[in-house]
Amino acid sequence: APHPAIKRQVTQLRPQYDFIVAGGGTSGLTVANRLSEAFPQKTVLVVEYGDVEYAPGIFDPPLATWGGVGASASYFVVQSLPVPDAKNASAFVLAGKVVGGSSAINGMFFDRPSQYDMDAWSTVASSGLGSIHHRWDWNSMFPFFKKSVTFTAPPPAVAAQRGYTWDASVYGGSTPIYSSFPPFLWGDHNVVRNTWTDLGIPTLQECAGGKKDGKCWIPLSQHPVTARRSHAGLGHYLNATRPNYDLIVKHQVIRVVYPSGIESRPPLVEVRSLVDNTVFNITATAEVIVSAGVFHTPAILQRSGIGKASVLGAAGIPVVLDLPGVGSNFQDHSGSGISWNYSAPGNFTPLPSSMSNPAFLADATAGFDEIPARGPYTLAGSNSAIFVPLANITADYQTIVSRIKSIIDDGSAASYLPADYRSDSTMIAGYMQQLATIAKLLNDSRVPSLESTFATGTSVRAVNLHPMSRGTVRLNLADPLGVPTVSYGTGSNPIDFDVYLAHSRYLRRMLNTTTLQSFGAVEVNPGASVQTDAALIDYIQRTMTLSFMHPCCTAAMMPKNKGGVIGPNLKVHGAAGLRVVDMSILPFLPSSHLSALAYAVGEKAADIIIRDW
Ligand SMILES: Cc1cc2nc3c(=O)[nH]c(=O)nc-3n(C[C@H](O)[C@H](O)[C@H](O)COP(=O)(O)OP(=O)(O)OC[C@H]3O[C@@H](n4cnc5c(N)ncnc54)[C@H](O)[C@@H]3O)c2cc1C
Repeated sequence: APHPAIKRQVTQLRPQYDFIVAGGGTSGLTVANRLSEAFPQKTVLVVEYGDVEYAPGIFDPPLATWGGVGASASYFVVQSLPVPDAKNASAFVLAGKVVGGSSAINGMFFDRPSQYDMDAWSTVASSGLGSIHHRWDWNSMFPFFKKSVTFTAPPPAVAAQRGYTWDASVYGGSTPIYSSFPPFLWGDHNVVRNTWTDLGIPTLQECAGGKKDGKCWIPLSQHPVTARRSHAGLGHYLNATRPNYDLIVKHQVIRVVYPSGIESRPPLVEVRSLVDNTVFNITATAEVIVSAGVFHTPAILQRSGIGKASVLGAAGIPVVLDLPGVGSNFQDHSGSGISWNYSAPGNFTPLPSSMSNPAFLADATAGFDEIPARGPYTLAGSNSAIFVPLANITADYQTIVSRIKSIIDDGSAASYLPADYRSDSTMIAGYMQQLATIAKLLNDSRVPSLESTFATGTSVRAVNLHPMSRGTVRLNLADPLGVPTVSYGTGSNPIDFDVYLAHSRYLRRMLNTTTLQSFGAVEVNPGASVQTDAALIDYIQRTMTLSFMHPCCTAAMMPKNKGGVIGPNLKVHGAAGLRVVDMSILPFLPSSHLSALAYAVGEKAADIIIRDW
C-alpha cells in the first residue's frame, strides 16, 4: 500500500528542549531519531520548513504523485546566477522542503562513496588525528554506512533474471531506511551494460564496500516488497514514535541568537511560523544542530551573523563570528553527454514508449499495487552505472595531474576562485589543500573520476566526480529569508575542462564498440562535425548539465586556518552549542550521489553527540 502521510507533529511546544535540530531532512532526522532514542530523559525538537507530505517514488504512477518537477510545494527551486563558462546558462537544482528533506524527493539511486573519497576527506578535515571517534576515513565511517540502511537481497528469480549481484557483508543494518533492487529493467538495459564491458570496464560484484572502479548494480532507496520510496521522514520520524521526540512543521529557523556571548551557552533558535508569520525564540539547553541543507544551512548561519564579514556587511548584518568559509566552497556534480540513433535496432522490449499502449500501462499500474510490486513503476531513474578512474579514461591523465600541481605551485589556482573567496588567505590555503588532494585522487587508478548511469534510451551523460571549480551561496539581499543567491562557478577552473574533454572523448568510444555497432549506432551528439578540442569544449559548454542535484560543501569540515566552518566533531569553530550536520559539511564531492552519505553522516554525528552527553 502507499505510504501513510506523516500525521504526527506537535502544535504545542515545550518551554525548552535539550536538543533542537534546524531542518527535518535526511541527516537532521537521522540525528534527531538517534538522540531521542539514546536519551529518553532528554527532549528533541525538529523544526522543519516544509509540511508532511506523501512522498512518491521518482517514477510512481502519475495519479499517485504530487505533480512532478516544478509543480510541487515539496521542494525549493534554486536557479543559479548565470554561469560564464557554460555560456551563461543557469543551474537548475531542487532541495527538499518536506519532512524527509531531499531524501523524499530524490532519484533514489543509493550508492556510497569509495573508500578513497572518505580517506581523502579525513586528511583535509582535521590538522591532526584527534579523537578516534572524530575520524571520517573509510574505516571509521563504514560501520555507520552499514548501520544506516537495511538492505534486502532480491528474490533468487529476480536476481537470476536481471543478473543482479551484491555482497551482503557490506550491509547489515536494521534501520527502516530500505535499500533494494527493483524487479524490473527496460528492454535495452543490457545494450549499454554490454557496451561498457566492450570498453574493458570490469564488472564488480558490489560497489558499496569501498571499491567502485567498475560497472555496478546500484540499489534504490525503496522498500523491497512494495517498491515504495523509503526516506528519512518515514524511517527516522514516523517509525520513531517517542514521547521525547517532537517535530514542528511549516516553521522556518531564521537564525540562532547568542544573548550572552558566542562562547558561553547554546544559542536561542529564532523561528518564524509560515502560517501566521509570528516570530519567537525556542531555548535549547544542550545543543542546536543545523541540518537545513546545503543552501539553507549557510543562510541560517549568515542571518545569525556567522560568516564572512564583508558578506555580512553587505547584507547589513552585524558580525557575530567572522567565519569566511560559510557559504563558500560550493560545489555540484556536472557534465555533458553523448547521444546516438540505431540504424539496425534490436528487439528491445519493453521500452518507455510501451507505456503509450493502454494495456501495457494498465498492467504496469496494477503491478505496482501488487505484493510484491512488479513492473516499470518499481524502477526509479536508474540502477546501473560505471565509475571510471581518469587513468583508464585518458593516457594523458598525468598531464592533467601535473597541471593541477603547477597551478598550486605557482599560486595561480586562486585566480579561478570567486572574488570573495580568494580575498581570504585561509580560504586559499584550504582550497590549495583540496586541489592537492584531488590531484592525488585523479592520479590513483583505483579512484573514479567519471560516473555514467543508464536505464534506457539512446544517450548517456558523464558526471565529473571531483570538480575543481568553486562557487558560493550568499544571502539574497532582496529577500534574506528566501532562497539564497547561488553562484555556480562551474568550469571556472580550466582544468575541469581538461577532465570534461577527456570524459567526452571516452564516452564517444562507446559508439565504436562491437555491441553498439551491431545495432548500427550512429552518433547524433556531439555529432561528426565536432572533433577538435575547441569544438568539443563549445559543445560541452552549450549542453552541460550544471547540476546532477548533488550540491555540497558550504560549511566545510576543515580547520579554521584552512577556511573551514566546522571541526571533525561537527562544532562550528568558535561557537558554543552549535553543530552542522548535513551535506554542507563535506570539504569536496565524493565519487557518489549523496543520500547514503547523508544518512551515514547523520549516524556518525549522533554517535559523536551521544558520546559528548
Ligand atoms: C531532485 C534531487 C535528486 C537527487 N537524487 C539523488 C539520488 O538519486 N541519489 C542520491 O544519493 N542523492 C540524490 N540527491 C541528493 C541527496 O538526496 C541530498 O544530497 C541529501 O538528501 C541531502 O541531505 P541533507 O540532510 O543535507 O539535506 P535535506 O535532506 O535537503 O534536508 C534539509 C531540510 O531542511 C529544511 N529547511 C531548509 N531551510 C530551513 C529553515 N530555515 N528552517 C527549518 N527547516 C529548513 C528543508 O525543508 C529540508 O527538509 C538528490 C537531490 C535532489 C534535490
